Amino acid sequence: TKPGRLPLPPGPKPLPLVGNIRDIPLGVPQWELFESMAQKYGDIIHLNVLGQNIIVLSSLEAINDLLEKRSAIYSSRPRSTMMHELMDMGWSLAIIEYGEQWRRIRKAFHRHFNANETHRYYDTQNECTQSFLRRVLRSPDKLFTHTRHLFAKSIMKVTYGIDVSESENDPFIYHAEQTIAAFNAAARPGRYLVDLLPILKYVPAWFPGAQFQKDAQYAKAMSNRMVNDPFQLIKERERTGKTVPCVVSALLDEAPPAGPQRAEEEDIIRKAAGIAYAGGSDTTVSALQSFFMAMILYPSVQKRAQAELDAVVGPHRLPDFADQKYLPYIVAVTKELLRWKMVTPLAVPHLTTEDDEYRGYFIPKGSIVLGNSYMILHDPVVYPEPHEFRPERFLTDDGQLNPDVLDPTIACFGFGRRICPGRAFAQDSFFSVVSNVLHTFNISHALNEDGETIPVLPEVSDGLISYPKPFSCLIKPRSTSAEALIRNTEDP
Ligand code: HEM
Repeated sequence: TKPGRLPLPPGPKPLPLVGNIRDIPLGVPQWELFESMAQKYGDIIHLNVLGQNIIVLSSLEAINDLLEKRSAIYSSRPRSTMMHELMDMGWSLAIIEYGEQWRRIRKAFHRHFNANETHRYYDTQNECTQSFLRRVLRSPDKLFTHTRHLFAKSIMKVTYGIDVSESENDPFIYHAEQTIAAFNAAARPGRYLVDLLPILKYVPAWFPGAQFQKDAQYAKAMSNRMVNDPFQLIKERERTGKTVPCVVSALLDEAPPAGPQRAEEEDIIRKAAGIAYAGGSDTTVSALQSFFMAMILYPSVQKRAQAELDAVVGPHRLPDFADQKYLPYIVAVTKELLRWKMVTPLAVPHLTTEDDEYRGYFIPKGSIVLGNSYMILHDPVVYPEPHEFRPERFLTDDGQLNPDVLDPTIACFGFGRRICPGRAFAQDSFFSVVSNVLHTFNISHALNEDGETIPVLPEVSDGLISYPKPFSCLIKPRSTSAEALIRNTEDP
């Protein structure tokens, strides 16, 4: 059969012109809408939004068959006029279209962030976690600011060998954070009309109503500084013979020594390094916020985790990566963290680059393909009472990690050739922070002026990256000796 004659996968009936726009209203988490659609239409659904074909996959089988096995044609990204053209962020590994540039940037990134390499960053991760503990001790009311700073510090050190200042006004952090904010605004569906009507990009910035052009110019300036400034600093260090070990220096050492190939490779390295901060920041922050939320809502989990730390690590030192294999419950907490309130419930959209046929359905070239990670990791058959935070689900009766339980990494970091290349680094960070925080602090409900507990609802925001909705949290050292352990980490 010719693919064109096959039916599209099932789905809600589209309206003329606008298609299914009314079936996916803004403000309702899309993964929940897609879950109810999957219950009605099956694990492969088709929607049409303003002419754009969207395919939603809701089973591991369909995801494996298409995003993994046919990844050669399921690995591009949708194009956004705002991000790719006006903001000039098309270089970014996360949104660049599938092809030679993507392959080269990804390879450079992967070479230093794959699971066999990330142990080299253990010391930096430890130092950054300890600096985080000190900051939380000093100003517990700024817990979430410190959480953001924690990732910024470790990724800048690992990638560029740069020690960012303690101040929130550090210029490297500032440019990266401004870029991320602009990127997030542009990623919100419907935020910029220019993405629906690309012709608008020719409207000049001074034209009344053309705020998007001003936003784009600002974002472009910020993202250029984010990707160029730290890279130039490394080049300067190379010239003056003052190199500091870091991912960028290592990549520059591996590059051809001179000539046009050198220039080309330097460009690839600049881009690969530039995405590390942007790819990891919001995601790590969201997961750590969920961690604090879970610890407030599930005090018995916190107690059991602390009991394990007391038994294995003891009161005289802080936990370290070497303890990991003796801390199955802590590891289970980090797994549950990636499953419970998901950071990227629909992963990141893929785009097909050829017409395809699957189970008798036609999947047109240029379709956006979403894998519903949320649904897979909230399947009550695999994870009973899926909305509860229950690390025990990953353990055997005698408290060891149970290899028979599906690991959340099967879906929480996306799929196929685009799977998150920062996932090993992210998991290391979570182990380090979760173990050290629980070893030294107690986390509980914040109290209002009358001493009453401020309730916390386990709610999250909609969006490509989902966050817990803002909540307050009380964090206090577990004991004077725990406090001393933190203070002792201070540089002499
Ligand atoms: C909780 C932590 C994290 C989660 C849940 C997460 C999730 C994801 C997901 C779902 C994707 C898209 C995969 C797909 O297209 O199927 C992705 C891509 C990416 N992630 Fe992560 N990520 C996390 C942390 C990090 C960190 C720490 C870094 C950097 C060190 C990073 C760097 C990237 C990059 C560069 C991409 C783009 C890859 C590409 O398009 O080829 N991520 N991540």
